[in-house]
Amino acid sequence: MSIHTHTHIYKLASKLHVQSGYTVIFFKYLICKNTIYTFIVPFLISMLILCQPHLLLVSVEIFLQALEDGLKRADADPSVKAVMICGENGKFSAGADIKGFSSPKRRGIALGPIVSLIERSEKPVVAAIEGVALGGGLEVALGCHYRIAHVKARMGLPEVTIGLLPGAEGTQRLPRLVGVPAALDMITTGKVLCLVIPPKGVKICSLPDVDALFCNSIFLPPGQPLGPRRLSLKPVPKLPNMEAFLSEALVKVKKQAHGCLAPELCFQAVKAATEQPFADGVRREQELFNVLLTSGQAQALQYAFFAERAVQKWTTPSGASWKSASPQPIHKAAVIGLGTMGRGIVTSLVKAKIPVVALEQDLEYLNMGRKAVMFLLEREAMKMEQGAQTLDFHNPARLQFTVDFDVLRDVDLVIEAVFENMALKKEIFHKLSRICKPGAFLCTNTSALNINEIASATSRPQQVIGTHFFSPAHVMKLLEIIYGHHTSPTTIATAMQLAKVLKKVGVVVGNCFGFAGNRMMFPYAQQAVFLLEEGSRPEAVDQVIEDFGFRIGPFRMSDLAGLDVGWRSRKGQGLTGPSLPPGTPARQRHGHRYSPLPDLLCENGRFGQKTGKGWYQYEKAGGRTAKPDPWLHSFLSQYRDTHRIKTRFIDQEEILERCLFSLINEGFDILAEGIASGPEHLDVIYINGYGWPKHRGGPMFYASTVGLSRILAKLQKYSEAHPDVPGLQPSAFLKKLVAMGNPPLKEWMSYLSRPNNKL
Ligand SMILES: CCCCCCCCCCCCC[C@H](O)CC(=O)SCCNC(=O)CCNC(=O)[C@H](O)C(C)(C)COP(=O)(O)OP(=O)(O)OC[C@H]1O[C@@H](n2cnc3c(N)ncnc32)[C@H](O)[C@@H]1OP(=O)(O)O
Ligand SMILES: NC(=O)c1ccc[n+]([C@@H]2O[C@H](COP(=O)([O-])OP(=O)(O)OC[C@H]3O[C@@H](n4cnc5c(N)ncnc54)[C@H](O)[C@@H]3O)[C@@H](O)[C@H]2O)c1
Repeated sequence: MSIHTHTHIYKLASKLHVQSGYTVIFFKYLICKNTIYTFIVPFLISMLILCQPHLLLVSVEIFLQALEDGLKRADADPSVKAVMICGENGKFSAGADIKGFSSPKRRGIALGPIVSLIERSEKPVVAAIEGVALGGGLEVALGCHYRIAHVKARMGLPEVTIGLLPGAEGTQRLPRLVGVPAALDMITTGKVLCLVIPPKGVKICSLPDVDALFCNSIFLPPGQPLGPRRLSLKPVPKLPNMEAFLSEALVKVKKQAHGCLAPELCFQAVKAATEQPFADGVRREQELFNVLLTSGQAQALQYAFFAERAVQKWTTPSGASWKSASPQPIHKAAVIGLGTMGRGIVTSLVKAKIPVVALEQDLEYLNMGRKAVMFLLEREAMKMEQGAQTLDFHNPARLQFTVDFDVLRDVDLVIEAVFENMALKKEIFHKLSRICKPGAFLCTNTSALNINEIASATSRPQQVIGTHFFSPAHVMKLLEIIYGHHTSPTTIATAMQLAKVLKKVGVVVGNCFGFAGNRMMFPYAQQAVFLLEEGSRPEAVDQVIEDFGFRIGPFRMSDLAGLDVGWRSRKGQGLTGPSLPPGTPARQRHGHRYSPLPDLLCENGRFGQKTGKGWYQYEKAGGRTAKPDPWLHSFLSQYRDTHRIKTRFIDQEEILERCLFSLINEGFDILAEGIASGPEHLDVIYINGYGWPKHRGGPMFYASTVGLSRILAKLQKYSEAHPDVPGLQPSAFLKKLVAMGNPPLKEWMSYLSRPNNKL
């Protein structure tokens, strides 16, 4: 007997590979990590093959119908003893096709009844899981009477991450299988369980092929009733303190949701399983599913899912793209400067198992840097121990500390993370260009400086690129990749590949002051400070932004990052400090409004958390709990008096609009200049690097949901009130899109006559 192509569930599926190394398990035990049984008792079965080889092109309706028909045929055919459902191409199923999920056409298509049909089958149905079983795919498996999984299978209900809940009865079956705590954890977080190393007790079958596994297995002992295998008939396992457990869990879920609806509704659905019979629980699941489907957050999160994948397919205005450029392998890297950023970057590289040379300017800095890196790596190693992975960072072949540039001769790639100072960066790049082997790539972690000017200090500008990490560099997912005038496609491809290896999201952008992310951040931060001048307080502004869903408001963020960082940069730009021409008006630079408030705080030694005082006060230097500071409030009053600024009450709407619409406005300029190749790029940058709430889809997606005409009208209103603030003057591109009748976001770029790259 041979196994042919079986039911295909979503396009990632195909023939289950016939190979040894299968683990026979009950899914229940897989999750609980308890005993796992293998059953090897001779018993012959014949199988019905649910054949649907080309489902890639088959609509959901046809697929569901095929599954239903197949099951009915199996039940009716006396020669069929059992049914097996498996996937194609080594994948069981990635669940429902998310594309166009929320469209009215797709509503009403139900997977739940099919799962029930599977469960009701009079013949045993086995899910053979290989690769991924996610979302609807896992729900199908939950409807089966038995589940077996390959040792490397990954399983989860990630619907929450796309703004939904498992809508095919999964919220009712999973708690019955694995208990409420494990089900809640999986369903409210969307975490995917991996079995990289089989848990204790797992026996790996060394059977020659999967046919034999089924033929010999005792899944299907003759005459054994299927009733006990039907999850819908099982009670949800009781907890001694269910009510207390659920209230505590709800508090946790809400705290982590930051305004995202899906986790809480997932919770409600699982709670229903603990309170109601199966059928009522399923009805509740459907109600909650529909609320989410039409909430707008689901669309935003699904947009973000595809945006993250779309940016991997990078292009530049000159025609270079991911299609034609191949990355070079990076066998060894170097990091120069082990300050805030360098130490995180080294940690990231070591975690990715890339050997690193870490270089500092002198032994004192080197020792400080080494300690900091070791501290981070020890912590990471502790976290990773659960996955039984080890970081071999005490091995000098893996991580070497030095002050000697000559050690960099054989590295394939260097990441410079020294002070934000052009002269210093040029000096370093000149040296690197002389010392490093000809093929080596030279990357800079500058947050804003001109990549072309840095590249000009080398004899290989085609291999120079910006790799802008975000703090803390071993944690934050974004890597902004900035190509210069001469950067080659191979260099871009190599930086993108590096992002992937480091498990980061790489986004390719053009070169301008602040690139895409920081450039959009400047007007936002500026508005936040102007609002203080006009009568608001840091805690009021932060509250509005955090209620919107940001993890942290602009003032708390500024205290965390250190006010001195921006102060140094403004001094460098001649906006404050000794190089400011005498007679410059306190609140004006180059004819535009300027607020010296952040500079004044720095002059008072208030650098934020590191000094225990900034926009807030902290329990001590290095403290983390921000408290409103009466000193700052009276300082603001004095400041307003000195500058004769009339104070007024500023409502939440104005705070939100001035901060966010100015940021979005800059985004439109960035698109018009060809610095980013699409709005998705800016959204991915903001979600992964700046804490923009994902359930709002990123700033440009958010703009499209607010409506471009509204954004334009509000910017016009605010710029009339503040004509000296360029960040509030509506972008010409925004105006054009409004004039063209508000086209959908995916069409925006087609309204730019031609890519206008500033490089
Ligand atoms: C048995 C299923 C029956 C389907 C019937 C549907 C009836 C509808 C009834 C609704 C009832 C609710 C059912 C259920 O509760 C709802 C769901 O199932 S929602 C979907 C849940 N699944 C996910 O969220 C999985 C998302 N995908 C991933 O996590 C990853 O893509 C992956 C599967 C782990 C693979 O990761 P990688 O190997 O890194 O590859 P990529 O991520 O780059 O993906 C490759 C390629 O595939 C596209 N893609 C992946 N998953 C989906 C998807 N679910 N829908 C649409 N497209 C998907 C991805 O965009 C990439 O595309 P490319 O960029 O190459 O164009
Ligand atoms: N701090 C952030 O949040 C952040 C975020 C993104 C990008 N950046 C950028 O990263 C770079 C580094 O910033 P940081 O915050 O880590 O700075 P930092 O001041 O914390 O560290 C800089 C390090 O560079 C070292 N250094 C200086 N000259 C050197 C030389 N000649 N050779 C070797 N090492 C030298 C210093 O000793 C110091 O340890 C800057 O360009 C900054 O703009 C910073």
